[in-house]
Amino acid sequence: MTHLPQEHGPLEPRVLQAAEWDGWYDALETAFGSAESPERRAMWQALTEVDRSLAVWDGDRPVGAAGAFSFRLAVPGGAVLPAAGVTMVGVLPTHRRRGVLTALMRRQLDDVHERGESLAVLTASEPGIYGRYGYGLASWQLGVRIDRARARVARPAGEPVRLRLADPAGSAADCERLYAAQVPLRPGMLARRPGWERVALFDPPSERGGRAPLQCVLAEDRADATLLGYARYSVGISWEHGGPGGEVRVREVTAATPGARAALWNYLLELDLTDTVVAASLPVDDPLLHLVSDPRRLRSQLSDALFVRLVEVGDALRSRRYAAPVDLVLAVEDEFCPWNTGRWHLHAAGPEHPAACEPTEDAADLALSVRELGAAYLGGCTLAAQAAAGLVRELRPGALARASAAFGWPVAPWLPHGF
Ligand SMILES: CC(=O)SCCNC(=O)CCNC(=O)[C@H](O)C(C)(C)COP(=O)(O)OP(=O)(O)OC[C@H]1O[C@@H](n2cnc3c(N)ncnc32)[C@H](O)[C@@H]1OP(=O)(O)O
Repeated sequence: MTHLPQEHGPLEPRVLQAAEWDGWYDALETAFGSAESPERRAMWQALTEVDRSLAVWDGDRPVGAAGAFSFRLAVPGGAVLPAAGVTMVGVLPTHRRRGVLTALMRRQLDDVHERGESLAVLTASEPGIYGRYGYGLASWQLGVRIDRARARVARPAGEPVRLRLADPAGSAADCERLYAAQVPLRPGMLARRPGWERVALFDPPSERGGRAPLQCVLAEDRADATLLGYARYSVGISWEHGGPGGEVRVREVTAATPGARAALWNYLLELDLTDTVVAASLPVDDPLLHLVSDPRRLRSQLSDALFVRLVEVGDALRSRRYAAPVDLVLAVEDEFCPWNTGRWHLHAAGPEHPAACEPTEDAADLALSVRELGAAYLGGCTLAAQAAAGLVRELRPGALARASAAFGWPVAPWLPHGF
């Protein structure tokens, strides 16, 4: 067991009690140097899975925190797997660099393993923190800040859809059904747990900063009114410089057809009195890159998104599909979860077929740590690129190219919302 210095006592994370939530969350706010609105705090309290929330105590004071959500995550091939969504991690500034986080991660990954979840995922406040615990950076995202005057999206030919403004809450059930149908199609997407639609709709007046309320525009089939897509966004207009200067903030664009997608982006880029359209997170292969007249005017910025940790390597590798036939032995090193260390024989006949993955004593073709495997798992970060960075070693000529092609996927992974 790790220990705090003498005056602090032993470092034993324990599961939170519901009545302790306020003090626990206060500690998190102090750790993050932030103070949330009462509405946001209430939302996170309602969504907290108390039985998966851990705290380290110094006397009666929580000094370290870590939580998890019971998510389901889409992986290459369309399976949507149980995954622990690691969240609400923080240690009070007075108690840092003494191993509190490491003790929390130890307990949490043991709990995740015991529950039988083969994956844990997170987004990092600082990407340097989690590699030591076996998390690899598996997906990226594009933020865009579109100069509306210079970038256009044409209306879809034949006008296959009709746009209709709808009450965001009133239309939520239909929109969530459409979202759910999209989840298996893109690795990295999270099935929305019951209650999580409130994150998508969260819009308290206290957090609007003078902007108009959240809007929802539906794209419906012109013939039979089937819902084909929707966009949630808000507008803020400023008259400060002698004329209108508005910003459209896009929260979500979900579309089941190319026509719906084009119609929604055309709408968002044509809103009067605005000059900038901002979207904080799009997939790196978002069709918008091809729809827009001048992609340079997207002023896109790449940033890290989802980190993936394979908690049970064999189960995780069996549970996804592979883009090309693969028959390889991987020598995996996992210091933090040693049950994964060893050689694994991965075998799959291509994307149409389930994979097999079992421990083996055969000679290895590739050597890598669980972190690189996590980075490659969703198909968005190639093993070849990681080998070029010196992180993956090819032990049999040709194995790297074959493995890299098999672990890739035609659709880039993307995390649709934070947690
Ligand atoms: C999923 C999420 O919720 S992400 C949010 C993470 N939380 C925050 O960023 C809030 C502000 N920061 C904090 O609360 C703390 O500094 C934490 C949680 C990041 C680290 O907690 P600590 O208890 O200080 O970490 P701990 O002492 O266990 O350190 C373990 C290792 O991580 C390293 N480390 C700790 N913080 C960082 C960091 N921000 N960047 C890089 N390395 C770090 C330590 O140096 C140590 O390295 P070592 O094993 O080589 O000695």
